Amino acid sequence: MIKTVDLTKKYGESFAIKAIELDLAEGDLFGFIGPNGAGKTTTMRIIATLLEPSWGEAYVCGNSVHTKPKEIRRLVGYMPDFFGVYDDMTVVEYLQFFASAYRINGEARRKRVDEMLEVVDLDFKRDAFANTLSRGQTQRLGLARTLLHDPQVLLLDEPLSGLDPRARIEMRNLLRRLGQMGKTIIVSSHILPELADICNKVGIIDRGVLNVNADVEEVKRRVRQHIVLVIHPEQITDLEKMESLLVGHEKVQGVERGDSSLRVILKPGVQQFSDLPTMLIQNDIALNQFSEEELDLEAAFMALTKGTSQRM
Ligand SMILES: Nc1ncnc2c1ncn2[C@@H]1O[C@H](COP(=O)(O)OP(=O)(O)OP(=O)(O)O)[C@@H](O)[C@H]1O
Repeated sequence: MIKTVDLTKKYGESFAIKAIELDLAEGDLFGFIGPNGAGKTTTMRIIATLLEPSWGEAYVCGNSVHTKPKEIRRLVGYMPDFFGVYDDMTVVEYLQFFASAYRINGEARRKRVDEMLEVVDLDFKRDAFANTLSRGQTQRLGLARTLLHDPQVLLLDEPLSGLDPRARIEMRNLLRRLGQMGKTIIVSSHILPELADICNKVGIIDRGVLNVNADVEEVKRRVRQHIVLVIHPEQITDLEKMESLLVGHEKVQGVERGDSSLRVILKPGVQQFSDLPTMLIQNDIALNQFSEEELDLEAAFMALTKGTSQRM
């Protein structure tokens, strides 16, 4: 559905994106994660044929951005991170206006606009002026506009940014539904955890380079294989004794020593570990803290995919 090969954009001497390789199939929901200026918008604008690459290729359904831009525009719906709505138009008029631009007219237009209002759950605001909508509602209106010509591919630039928690949940559910409808979606964000549980693939881009390009389930499965414990003894002098008790234990794969604690990586599949604190206490070690390390999804993605030639 979407494929990029060595996709690169340079401004003067600096690279906005460098050799980006994506390969997304029908129904893929790809979370495109990176900080400000990382290159997400540049990549999406090139795929949407709104910007030319310096070199490299991007294909949508086999059509190259170089030779088949018109075909691609028919297949792609692009929602920029910020878009204006017209002050003097109601929600319905706004969508009708853009439907006309796609040459959807008459009864078909009325039907299509109603369907889209239904999909993004904005029917109750159909006669409100577009500029009176909340940020979340405005984003949903933008999405409805993007969906009007029934594109197979959606490129959504930061659709969750600026939303309050409830609007965020609604937008995430909407993205999930669109994925289930078989659309291929690229959705960008600064924050990995907010996308990781709705996407099936994740890419992490930084300074134009795609450092991670991974299958979410695969990463989560591999992360979940190892429980990591953090153990703080009351006496720092006990660290060495603790370490020697834990190294070589049948449930322990490895032990890392910190200044005042141990990080204990359990063997794959080990889920029960209540015997470990018991064993330490029986060996006269008083514990301040014994807890399971919180999963830092971002770090996990980075760690697990490092050195795996980008792909998992
Ligand atoms: N027209 C331009 N001229 C020069 N540099 C540009 C231009 N457009 C983008 N850049 C640079 O390219 C890099 C990538 O920008 P891009 O907008 O793709 O990042 P982004 O990941 O979408 O960030 P954000 O989340 O802030 O939108 C940035 O360093 C940016 O300054």
